[in-house]
Amino acid sequence: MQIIAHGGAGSPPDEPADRQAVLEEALACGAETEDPIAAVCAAIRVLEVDPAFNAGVGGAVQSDGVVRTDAGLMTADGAVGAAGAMPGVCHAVEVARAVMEETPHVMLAGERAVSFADAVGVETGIDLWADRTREQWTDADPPVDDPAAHLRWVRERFASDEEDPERATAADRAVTDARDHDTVGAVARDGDEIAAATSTGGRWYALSGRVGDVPQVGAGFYASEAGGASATGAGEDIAREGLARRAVALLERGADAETAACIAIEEFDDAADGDAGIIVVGADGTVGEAFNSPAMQTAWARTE
Ligand SMILES: NC(=O)C[C@H](N)C(=O)O
Repeated sequence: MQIIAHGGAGSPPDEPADRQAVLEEALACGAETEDPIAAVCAAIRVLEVDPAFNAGVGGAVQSDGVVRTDAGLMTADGAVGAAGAMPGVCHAVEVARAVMEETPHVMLAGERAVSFADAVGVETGIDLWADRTREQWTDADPPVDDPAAHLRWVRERFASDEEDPERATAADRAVTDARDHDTVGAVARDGDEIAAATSTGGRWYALSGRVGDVPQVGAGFYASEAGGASATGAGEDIAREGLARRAVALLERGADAETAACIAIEEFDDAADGDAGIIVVGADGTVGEAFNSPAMQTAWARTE
């Protein structure tokens, strides 16, 4: 089996060695399992409990001060499940898996997704706040509890430097840079079986209830008989560009995984303002990664 995992596209992390060790541990857990679905879920579960990553515990906080998780999972035979906007759910990837395996649907969201998680035995009611999220939230000067105030606050934080040149200070840039980091994903292949999954707390400072690319099929994750891909970065841009589908379409046209990842990110970079990264595994056994952000940590393993 081959398995690759990422810890999000963004600026270089403060503790790269620690994060890399967790990614390697996640891979080791994935590699011990019996098939690609179990492998990507096992790897992602390790990352979801580690507060250094923006998934599960340590997820990004939305404008109402709530961490909501999203995830998606797809396999080579077209089976797919996703879940979004779930407060108190650490293992979002397991909810996505249950949607895929237990329901006739592709995606569940919000409080009913949380009830579903509970019904299928995924733990709910978890405190997803980590120390670092608490500090960052306090510094963010949260809005008062009024929809118009939330919208104003979010617009200010998502304004580009061109839209609002006054905001282009180092501190504001730090706020902007903190928005898109640390989502996690994994892709695994064993013979003809392929699975791709992504899990996140979303983007920092997003409007409460926002759902990004991660649980959208073809945006944050995709798989077909040709291979699988997991994306990370500016979710609105990734969704618009269908980034994961784009990479797998390149595999379908005969590209190896590295070429597919590089071309997909090149095309994304031409079309969008945001940063993104992608990991790709081809049915031919090739593995690739590419990103247009300053950094993206990955780990890769092959077992016989
Ligand atoms: N860090 C990330 O990759 C964020 C994720 N793509 C989202 O927009 O929800």
